[in-house]
Amino acid sequence: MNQHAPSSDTIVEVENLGKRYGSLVAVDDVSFNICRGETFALLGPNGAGKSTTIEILEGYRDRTSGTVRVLGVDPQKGGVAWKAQLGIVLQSSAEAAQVTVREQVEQFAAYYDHPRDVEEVIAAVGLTEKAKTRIGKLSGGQRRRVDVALGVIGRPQLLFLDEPTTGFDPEARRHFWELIRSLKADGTTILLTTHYLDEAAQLADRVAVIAAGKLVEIGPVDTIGGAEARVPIVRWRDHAGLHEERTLEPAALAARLLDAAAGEPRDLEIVRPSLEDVYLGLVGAADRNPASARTTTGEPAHV
Ligand SMILES: Nc1ncnc2c1ncn2[C@@H]1O[C@H](COP(=O)(O)OP(=O)(O)OP(=O)(O)O)[C@@H](O)[C@H]1O
Repeated sequence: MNQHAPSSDTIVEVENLGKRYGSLVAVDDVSFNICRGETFALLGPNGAGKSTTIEILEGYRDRTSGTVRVLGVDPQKGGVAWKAQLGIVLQSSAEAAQVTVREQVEQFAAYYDHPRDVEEVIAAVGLTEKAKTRIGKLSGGQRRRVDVALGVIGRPQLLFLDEPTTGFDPEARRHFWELIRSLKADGTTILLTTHYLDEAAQLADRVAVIAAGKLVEIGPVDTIGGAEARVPIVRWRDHAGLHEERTLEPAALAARLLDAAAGEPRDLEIVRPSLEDVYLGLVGAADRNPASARTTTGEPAHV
């Protein structure tokens, strides 16, 4: 496993984190660090424990065990000044439906000493045309963009994005990626959860995969899962049917197929396993391994 040792540039330190809801162990002995300026993605199936972990880091939820430091502070003891350095985009937020987009962003900007420019932030999330529209009249994807605007208006050092682009159309998702890249270029550290693996591949420096509350793997986007999981696949068709071969020399195999077919081989493709392929392999392996199954304590369920 690839893990950075804590240093002065470590913004988030999580050591042996555990969280139980009654008898359900939602987060089980999870450890990771996030460095200043990094974009870190927490990936995992529904119910894996991602939101619980994020909410503990944000100070919204108490942990059952382990040590957590966010910007050097235990989130259970973080005060207003600490919270003002965080930007938070929750999975769903209850915004005031009666106020306009601009009013809502202005209201949030007033909470901070050095907020970003309101019009610039509204433009960055693609809502300039809707700035005077009441939030209650926006579509689901547009409301999500308001959430993102509220998360970044305070110029946070650390930005939490919990499934930020759910409900976005493909074009809006690409605009959002640009926004995240510009925040990263400004030095913002970002903790992201997403079910869109292409989003994690586009944005993250490192990813951690959790399944059933346990950390399965952690590492840089382009090496997580190990070299074996990333060997290219060559597929082609001939008179005998569809063939598939994994090889480190896909071009050489394609050249041999070209020779043998005395022409263009049918349906030839060379596929490099994507982050999604690697992720599905890791989560599938965790499912098959009984040691990784979610623990229950046997105590009665109460929350
Ligand atoms: N307040 C709660 N009370 C009891 N159980 C909870 C509570 N919140 C979450 N859980 C349970 O804890 C586990 C982890 O949930 P969590 O929301 O952290 O998962 P997640 O990885 O964020 O999932 P998703 O991808 O669906 O958002 C789930 O089994 C969930 O049912």
